[in-house]
Amino acid sequence: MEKAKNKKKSSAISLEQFVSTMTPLIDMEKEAEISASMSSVSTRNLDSAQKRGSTILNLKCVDAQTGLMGKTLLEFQSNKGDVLPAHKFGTHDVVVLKPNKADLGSPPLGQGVVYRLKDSSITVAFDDIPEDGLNSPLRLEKLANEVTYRRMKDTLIQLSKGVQKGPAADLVPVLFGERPPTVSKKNVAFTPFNSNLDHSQKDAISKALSSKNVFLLHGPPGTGKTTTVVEIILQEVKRGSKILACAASNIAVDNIVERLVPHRVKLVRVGHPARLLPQVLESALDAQVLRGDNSSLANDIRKEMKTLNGKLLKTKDKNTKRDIRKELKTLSKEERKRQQLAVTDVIKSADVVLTTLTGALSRKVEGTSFDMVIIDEAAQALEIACWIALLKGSRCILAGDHLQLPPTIQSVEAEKKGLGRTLFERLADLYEDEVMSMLTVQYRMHELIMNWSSKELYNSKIKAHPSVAAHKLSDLEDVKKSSTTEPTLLLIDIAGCDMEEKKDEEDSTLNEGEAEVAIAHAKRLVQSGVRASDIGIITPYAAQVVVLKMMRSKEDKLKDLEISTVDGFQGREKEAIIISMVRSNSKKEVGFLSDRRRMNVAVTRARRQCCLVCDTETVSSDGFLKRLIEYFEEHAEYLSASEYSNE
Ligand SMILES: Nc1ncnc2c1ncn2[C@@H]1O[C@H](COP(=O)(O)OP(=O)(O)OP(=O)(O)O)[C@@H](O)[C@H]1O
Repeated sequence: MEKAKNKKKSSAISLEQFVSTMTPLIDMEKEAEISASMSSVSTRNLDSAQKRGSTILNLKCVDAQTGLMGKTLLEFQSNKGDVLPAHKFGTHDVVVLKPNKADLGSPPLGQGVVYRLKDSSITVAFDDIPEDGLNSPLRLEKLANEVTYRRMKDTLIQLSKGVQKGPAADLVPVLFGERPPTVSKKNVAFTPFNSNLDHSQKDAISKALSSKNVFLLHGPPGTGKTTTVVEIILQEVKRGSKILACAASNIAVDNIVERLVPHRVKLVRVGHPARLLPQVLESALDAQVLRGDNSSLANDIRKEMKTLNGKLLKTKDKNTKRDIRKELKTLSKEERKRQQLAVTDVIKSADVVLTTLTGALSRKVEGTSFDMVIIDEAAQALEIACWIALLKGSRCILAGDHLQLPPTIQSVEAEKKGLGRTLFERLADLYEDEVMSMLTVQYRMHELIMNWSSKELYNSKIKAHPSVAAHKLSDLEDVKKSSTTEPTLLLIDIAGCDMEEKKDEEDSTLNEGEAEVAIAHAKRLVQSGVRASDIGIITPYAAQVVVLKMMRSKEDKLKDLEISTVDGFQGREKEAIIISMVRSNSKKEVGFLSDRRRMNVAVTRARRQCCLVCDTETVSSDGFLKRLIEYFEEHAEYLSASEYSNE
């Protein structure tokens, strides 16, 4: 008991401490992002910017489409070859379009949001189509996302000023350990909308419904965290609550939208249409605004203004001109008012407003308060980002798993100083089981894949649901039983096979020999009938992703095989996962492989087969990884990489 109290003390942080620690860290992180983007003064020339991935040179515009709620989608391909050069652009990034040879600081032809990314093309959504210059060679530059930082800074300022009067006035002291969390006396009974919920999900939902300020839903891999979040939202709506549902990423928000839509909840998704999944566009704020009465009134006003503008150009009489200008001014005011009303109408009438955490500070939701704020993937969000949403509600539910990877931090120093410590983790330490419930039935992995993770990270509390506990690759349609498809766990050892790691120009580690083995195993799986799209190769190192992708491009049958960093694959799953661990050196250095959260994410992406490719001698130098290898040695099919040579 005493120990628990001490622990509480050490993990408690006051609001003042939080604000003063985080303010400089946010600046550091912003600087780090800016220096990785084109806005950096250190970017002296375009070629070096392309090498660093912050610009893509020599593009041609191959397609233009309109549609996405008034946006124009332009698709670009490289003038130089089939595949775009290596770059660091991601979907949803803000980019500017310029003539290929324009000076570094020159004005752009347009600014937009990356809508779609393929190996061979990039599609960007622009508000206005650039009028000229699309027929000449072009380049795209990635911008630092300054809005996010501004919003986080604004939130820190708001916190520092005190929030005694805001909707979160009673929540803030609980989240900073000044007041204990409370629950309503009775155990809340509910009739589930989803009749398949398991006992741990029902138990968690009941606790969430009875929490008066904060509840943590701890969802280990594949345990139906989002399923549970959706049920909580439905139950809360039934009780008359107005809810703000958020996540750090757009995809996680859309995931919830998709699952709520069939229940006919009154909901609205706030966000730039280019950042939303096509299947949720109907729920988008922009789409609902366009359908509203105020919006058609605004449209009529715009038409009237157009006619007046025409008259203004024709008329020569000064007095008439003055009268028209006056009328235009009034109409313009009215048009803006109608537009705003159209937005307010939609937000007001919605029971659930869904947006990313930073989107919660958009002007569109300004002034709206909520009975409950739900944050999914909360263990992958910066604490400050969570506060953007939290300040709008009086109760909160955070869903996540602090034993998987935390948010990515660019600034090494800010990370060291605690920017990456999440609110979820902090509250889990502060209040432990008092406010937290863990889901314990998982619906993804074969038991053997799950057991290692359950024992190492979740006190052996996770059970595999019978529907997945013994499933194998060969149970899938068209998959043959073979020595490649039968094992659930495989360990391919590259020790002693002359496959030493190397560094690339950016100092990221790669291992070509190991990549060949991983690709060879993927080929064997495909030969046994496993669809390439059901296989994923994941690796901790970005340079290894590039090597693997190059090898994939030579194998037509592997076109649909997914290759990603482990960090980039969090939240996803595949029937078969091949993990390329890369490290192989005489010093036995393992770098950030030793972060148990990273290996936890890696292994638990696999549904029916997990194949570990590694140098067992190197990686066993770390205690945690040694236990992983021992687990595989005991339960996996063991093969030497030499058996894959020349394939
Ligand atoms: N009670 C249940 N009965 C049957 N299937 C379930 C149940 N709960 C969840 N599932 C299934 O398990 C899978 C994972 O669920 P969900 O997407 O909610 O998980 P998650 O925990 O959010 O995932 P992640 O591991 O990515 O965080 C889904 O296919 C879902 O349909």
